[in-house]
Amino acid sequence: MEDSKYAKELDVAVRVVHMACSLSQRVQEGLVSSSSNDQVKAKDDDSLVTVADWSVQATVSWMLSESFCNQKVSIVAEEDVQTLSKSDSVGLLTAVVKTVNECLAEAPKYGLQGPRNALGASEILEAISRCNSSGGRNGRHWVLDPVDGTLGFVRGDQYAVALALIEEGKVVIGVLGCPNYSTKKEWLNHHHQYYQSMPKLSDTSDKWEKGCVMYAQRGSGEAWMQPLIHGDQKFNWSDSSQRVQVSPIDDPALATFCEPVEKANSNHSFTAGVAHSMGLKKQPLRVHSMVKYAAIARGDAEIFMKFARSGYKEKIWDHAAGVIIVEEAGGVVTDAGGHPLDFSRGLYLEGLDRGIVVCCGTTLHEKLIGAVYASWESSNL
Ligand SMILES: Nc1ncnc2c1ncn2[C@@H]1O[C@H](COP(=O)(O)OS(=O)(=O)O)[C@@H](OP(=O)(O)O)[C@H]1O
Ligand SMILES: [Mg+2]
Ligand SMILES: [Mg+2]
Ligand SMILES: [Mg+2]
Repeated sequence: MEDSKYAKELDVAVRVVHMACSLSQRVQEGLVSSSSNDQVKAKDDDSLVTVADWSVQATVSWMLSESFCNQKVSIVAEEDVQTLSKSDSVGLLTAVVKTVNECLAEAPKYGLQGPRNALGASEILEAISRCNSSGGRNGRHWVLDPVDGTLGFVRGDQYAVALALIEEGKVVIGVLGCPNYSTKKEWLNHHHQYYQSMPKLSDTSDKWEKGCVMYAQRGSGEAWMQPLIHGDQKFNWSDSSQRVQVSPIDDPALATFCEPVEKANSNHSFTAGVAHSMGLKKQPLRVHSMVKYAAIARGDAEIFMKFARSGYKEKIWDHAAGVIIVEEAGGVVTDAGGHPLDFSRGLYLEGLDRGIVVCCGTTLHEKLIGAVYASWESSNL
């Protein structure tokens, strides 16, 4: 990895996301193979949270604090300890403590140093609740979505671990772990339930590449992908980074667009109208999580649209890592008015005009913005 202003930050972020991917893969395997759902809870807003969400948040928080202990580490992240601290959550907390310690014990494999002794429940709760920064335009803030696409995660489907660094309101580093998105393109098409039909990692000794970690630094003009490591393999920078770039396609008839799986998260009928109006011919690829950004950055799809219901405020952790990776891979990310997303205003993408549009290039982007403009008046959004 080349020397740069953020060399250490990127180094730690990539290693820690690899660790988090390994942790979440283990939890997902357990979830999918067991019939009980005692590792999954509903939050007050009815969205799901699992042992993996808290465990990844605790692990990343602890590792960042240890690695940058000379600085005050500010972390904005999705989860808090509210549900985990309830009296009926003792079993959950026990599972989180075990999962985090198993993961931290593997830190040396990733070239990082774990704790000398296993962490106790109170240290783990502290690591989770420390991620309570509200970001903003001044200084440095890490931004973490420990499990993005929790619904995909519990369904045994696609999800992502997303870590970004914001400095003075701009995203400067993005790292996206996609444990079920192979470095080989064809796996994206096997979404929904494909996970169960795959061989277990332990069944295969060859380098079967099931997932990837992608990363980019602001202004480098480069985005990179690495396979996850398995078994006794050790993380090694020089082993395996592969450069990724967006698709060269600029003809709407040949373009694939992706969008959230759930209608509740994005208006499928509006995007179908936009797609028709700009001449997209293919069926939408519905994929959970920021894997959609990964697909654009890798050239596996050309367009991603998300139009949430009016009043919903997009959170920075759902986009920061994906946006920088797509941009450095050559793509364009804006709101529906063509403006860049603003990561400087706290937890939310304040001022977002209607929805988010991501394209592999400016030709498709201009057509898409035009189609949104034309379709908006006739929609009920
Ligand atoms: N009502 C509503 N509208 C829009 N967006 C919402 C909404 N509720 C939640 N979220 C956020 O969507 C994140 C999941 O996005 P996905 O693209 O994975 O959605 S989907 O599961 O494919 O439908 C999801 O991220 P995670 O909570 O990390 O899974 C949420 O932050
Ligand atoms: Mg999310
Ligand atoms: Mg999440
Ligand atoms: Mg969530």
